[in-house]
Amino acid sequence: MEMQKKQQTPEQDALEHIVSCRDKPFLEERLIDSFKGRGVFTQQAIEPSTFVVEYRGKISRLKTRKSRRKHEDTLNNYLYEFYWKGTHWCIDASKEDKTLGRIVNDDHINPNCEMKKVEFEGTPHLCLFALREISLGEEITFNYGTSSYPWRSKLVAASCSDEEELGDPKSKRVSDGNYEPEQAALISDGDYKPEEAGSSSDVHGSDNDCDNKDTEEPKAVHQSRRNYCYVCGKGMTKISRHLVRHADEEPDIAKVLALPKNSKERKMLLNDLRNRGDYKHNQKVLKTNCGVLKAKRRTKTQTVNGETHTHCQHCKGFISRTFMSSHFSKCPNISSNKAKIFHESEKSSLFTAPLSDMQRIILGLPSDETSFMVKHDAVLILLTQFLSDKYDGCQEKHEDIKQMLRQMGEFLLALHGKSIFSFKDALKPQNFSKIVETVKSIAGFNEKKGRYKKTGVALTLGQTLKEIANVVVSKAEADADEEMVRDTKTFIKLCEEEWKNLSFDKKENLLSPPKVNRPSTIPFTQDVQALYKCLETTLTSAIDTIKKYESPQVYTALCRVIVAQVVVLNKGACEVSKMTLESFQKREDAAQVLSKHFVQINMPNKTRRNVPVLLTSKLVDALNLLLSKRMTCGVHKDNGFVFAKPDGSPSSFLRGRICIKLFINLCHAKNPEYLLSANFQKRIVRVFQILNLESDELEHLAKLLGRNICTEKSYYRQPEAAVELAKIAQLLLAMEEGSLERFKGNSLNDIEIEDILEPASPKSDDGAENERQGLFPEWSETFPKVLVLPVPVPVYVPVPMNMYSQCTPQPVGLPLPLPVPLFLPVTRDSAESIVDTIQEIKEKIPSDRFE
Ligand SMILES: C[S@@+](CC[C@H](N)C(=O)[O-])C[C@H]1O[C@@H](n2cnc3c(N)ncnc32)[C@H](O)[C@@H]1O
Repeated sequence: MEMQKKQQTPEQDALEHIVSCRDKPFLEERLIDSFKGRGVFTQQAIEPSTFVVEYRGKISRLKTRKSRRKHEDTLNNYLYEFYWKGTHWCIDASKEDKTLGRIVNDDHINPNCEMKKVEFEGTPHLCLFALREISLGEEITFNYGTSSYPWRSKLVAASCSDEEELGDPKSKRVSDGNYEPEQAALISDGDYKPEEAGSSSDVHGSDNDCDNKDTEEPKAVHQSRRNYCYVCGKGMTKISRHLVRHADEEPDIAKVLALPKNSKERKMLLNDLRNRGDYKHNQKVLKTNCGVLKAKRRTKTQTVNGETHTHCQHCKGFISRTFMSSHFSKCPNISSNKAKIFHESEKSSLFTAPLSDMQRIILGLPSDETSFMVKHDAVLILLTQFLSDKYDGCQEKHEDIKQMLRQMGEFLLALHGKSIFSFKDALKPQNFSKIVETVKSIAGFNEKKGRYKKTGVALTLGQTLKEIANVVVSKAEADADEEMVRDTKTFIKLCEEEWKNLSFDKKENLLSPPKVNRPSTIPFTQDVQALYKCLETTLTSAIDTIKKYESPQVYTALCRVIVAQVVVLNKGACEVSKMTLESFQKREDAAQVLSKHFVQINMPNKTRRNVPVLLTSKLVDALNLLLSKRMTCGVHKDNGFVFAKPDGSPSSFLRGRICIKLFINLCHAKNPEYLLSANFQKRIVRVFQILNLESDELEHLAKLLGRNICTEKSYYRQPEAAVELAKIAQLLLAMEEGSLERFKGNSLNDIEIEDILEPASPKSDDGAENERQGLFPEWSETFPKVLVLPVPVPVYVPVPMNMYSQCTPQPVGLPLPLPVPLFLPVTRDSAESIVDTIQEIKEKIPSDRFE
């Protein structure tokens, strides 16, 4: 039975799924028959009132009005028309997008779900909620409305015998389609009673309590009686009999079945297969927090959950933590001494060591499937130990270590598909080809072109694998395990060979420019506008939502959009993400208010220098709202980061580059990959700064540029303004790079916009650098300067004291009449040339421009 997460209402659950755009993992699409088509089925029982699935699609507001009497919600041909707050809306789900809500079928007699509207970010979302308990294997249905749908008239014709084909008595109801028997069999939930009844199991494992009643344990105990099939995922009371069905498709099963009945080997291998299925099932339950866990040993009293139990990394059985040590001594899969070095290290590090940095890192990982992989892999534990020793007492490194561990946890999860379940196995030379295949799939290797889409990811993975192998070699050397030393050293050599080729690919990429069509400047600028609009609307609605619902999900949605907004206004996503409460609160004390619209915050970076972060006043308000909801939404009281996650951890924070990536993918940009590229980030920052200027400020900027351009702020959000926006951004960039000379004597009209964006710099072309440093690379060789261009000159350049003598003219405070609030964080080299070029611009602007 699906359990609601603690304290989470069905509506909050719906919001969480709306935000993440995901369907519940236990729902699946199945073909029913040629008449009804596909439908959605649950692989797990669902409690009444639970949120089940969202009907997603393209939403639009319709202008047509119907009489009040006809204000009825109806679904026709994937178009769901409905009324919300007095307005007529339509969700068009005709696009095949793999989401499940759109293929839920109609049942007007005994539907198990009802459609409700959930408001998120100012728009209605259609969500199905369970009307009653929905049994495992049942089809999800709801009432489409009162129209005379053609299939409803066929009801009477449906025969009862068709019903029997459905297999699951709980899902039986009046059939509403012309079922074809062999297709109808596809939707059987798999508990094939005739075959199971009265049969005895091949395996008499301690946990395999056969029970013909086929019922789950009482709720209080929360443990499953069934074993789960690793092939189809079904829960069965007699798994060994069930596996016979898959013998043709699964060589592992065929191999076991060929062994003599009751032989020791057969029992052991069957036990492995059973554990494999239970492990897969448990991972799903732990990930989704829905469903019942299957423990290796059932107890009448003990509750089974992720805290009381853990998987043995050797046999994959779900074992009580209390009995883990004694399990190790008899686990059939721990046979050699080689395995024991890991098991010893696991025992000592996980169960007996005093609270150390290493344990703090491990305990600080969020509780999800990825972290689960990390926590239960002996090699990753060893790596954590190594890294925490290496950075002894250096708390700032903890987040980086956690990130690396999670990347490796995800890698391990991906390896499961290749039957590798631990790093111990992953580092075996015979598995090296599987490692390379997995890296290729994660980093998007294009076989035809023979190159990676994400070279940086491939390089990072290769580098980390090598580091892990080195740690293992040291440990094995200390333990005098020669075989392990030899194997792992071979693995390192293979890595070097493989990744040497990768750097060669990288060079090839740089030498031969990519043949793909490159975007012209205008579409790129339009994409930036699209991103701007997306962030603006999301921020507004996230603010509205958090005022209504205070939940960790809604808090995260608001936090995510704020951090993304701050990142696009500034360079250096990594720095921005780590903004502290202290630096945010000090913004006024430090007299950093630079204009009525922008606020500067000084944040110390790695070298303890202050890095300016610009915020609009709207963002400051949003941040204040966010901060006021920290406690109620689950942020740890000691978490000092402004963008703290509501996960109860004192040191977690949302990462700017991940958040911005999300919005880039959401904003319907034509070329999202270019927005993601480090090569264009300067342009993004400039365009965003322009878009955030108020009309009067834009006017000053226009004057400065010698052109009476349209200065309505909203104008720049329109696609037509893309040309001007691109030109202004280009001028500002040229100014910053000291190459403004080439525009001398030209008005804005005369400036030619390059059709093609500048070629990528070698550093960022293939994204390798970008990937390693984050989406927006660190602002490494910059120093904290903010240049305010006043109209007219002179120039105000606040720089650290020791730099004053290098600036001409020296800072003189804000001059009259008004500063143009355009803040150009500049590099050391370009500071002086900017000052010169401003002088040139000034000479170019006719004096009558200044009223
Ligand atoms: C939103 S779609 C549902 C998914 C659809 N079954 C599919 O395979 O894509 C609606 C269509 O499904 C079919 N349908 C829905 N409920 C049905 C039912 N109870 N019996 C027969 N067909 C049904 C009708 O063809 C209807 O136009």
